[in-house]
Amino acid sequence: MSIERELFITEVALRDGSHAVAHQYTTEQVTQVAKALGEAGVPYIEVSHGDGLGGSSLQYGLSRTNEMELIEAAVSVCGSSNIAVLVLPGIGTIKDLKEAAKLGAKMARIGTHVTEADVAAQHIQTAKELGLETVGFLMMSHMASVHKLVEQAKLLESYGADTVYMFDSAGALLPHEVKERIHALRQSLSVNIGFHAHNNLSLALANTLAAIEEGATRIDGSIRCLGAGAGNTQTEVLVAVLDRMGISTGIDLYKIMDTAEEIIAPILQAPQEITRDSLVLGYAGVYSSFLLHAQRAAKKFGIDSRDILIELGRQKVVGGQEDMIVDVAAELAKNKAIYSV
Ligand SMILES: C[C@H](O)CC(=O)C(=O)O
Ligand SMILES: [Mn+2]
Repeated sequence: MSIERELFITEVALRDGSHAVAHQYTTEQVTQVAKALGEAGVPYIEVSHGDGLGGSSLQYGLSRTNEMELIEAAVSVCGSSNIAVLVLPGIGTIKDLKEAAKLGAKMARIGTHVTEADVAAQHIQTAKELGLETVGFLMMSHMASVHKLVEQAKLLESYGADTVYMFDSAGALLPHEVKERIHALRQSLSVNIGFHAHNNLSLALANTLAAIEEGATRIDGSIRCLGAGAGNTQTEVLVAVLDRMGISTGIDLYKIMDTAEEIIAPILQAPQEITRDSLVLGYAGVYSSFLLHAQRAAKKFGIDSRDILIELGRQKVVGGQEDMIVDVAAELAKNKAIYSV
């Protein structure tokens, strides 16, 4: 029986949430979550290292469990849901993509920094050849003008992406900025438009509704806000709000609420709150996945993690430059030592 959906939600807790649990998911956890999400009727469930396939490394954080094992486990229990994988060209390879497809992944989500769409061409084309539904996405979208964003999105469309997403990776955009950007994308592209928010400024839901109002029909959510920084648009809340708005997602509200409460809450190392550090991510426009790296560096060098994040924002450091976090912390600690003499 096919389910009526006007809007398609991709649940990202098993990928974006990997950042929040320092990539420590076990096969048992992924199996339990993917099964429950499948039973709730979530159409797409993303499973990968937080930084995508191939992300397990000293630079990005070592995974506890091989992600292919997690993907295989999720595929085996997700029922009629589709497993999606995330790939950042330069980290994830074509070989990784092929392996995930072989294990039963049905969607590839291929992303680049907002000004670098051209590096996604080969990955998008391969995903299409593998018969995968293909999403192209642009990260850190607050860092580019509307004109630049549209130019880059058109490239993703020209490579064959079925859907183009705008990612507010830092949770830095305000609702009117989301509106303007999604409106421009809708005017300029023929493919589906998607939006991925972070809740660092407590605006994920407001921004998501602004995006939907302007024509986005693909939305990312993380159940119980289990995503990087303060998490993403909270899936179960989004489902409830859309239901009140008369927009069908095909997701069972009670089942998704139960999954959040009974399965996800016990996995969380701490409740997903807007802490002073996650607030600074949004305020300073810093990549949400830098949070734990910056907190570790702050501890190591005996400085305030907010100072590191503010400096990273000032220097416009982007995904892939995680090594800069320690450099910035060391420099701040050195200056602190000099000025305190
Ligand atoms: C690899 C990143 O964590 C992708 C993402 O979720 C974002 O940019 O936000
Ligand atoms: Mn994210």
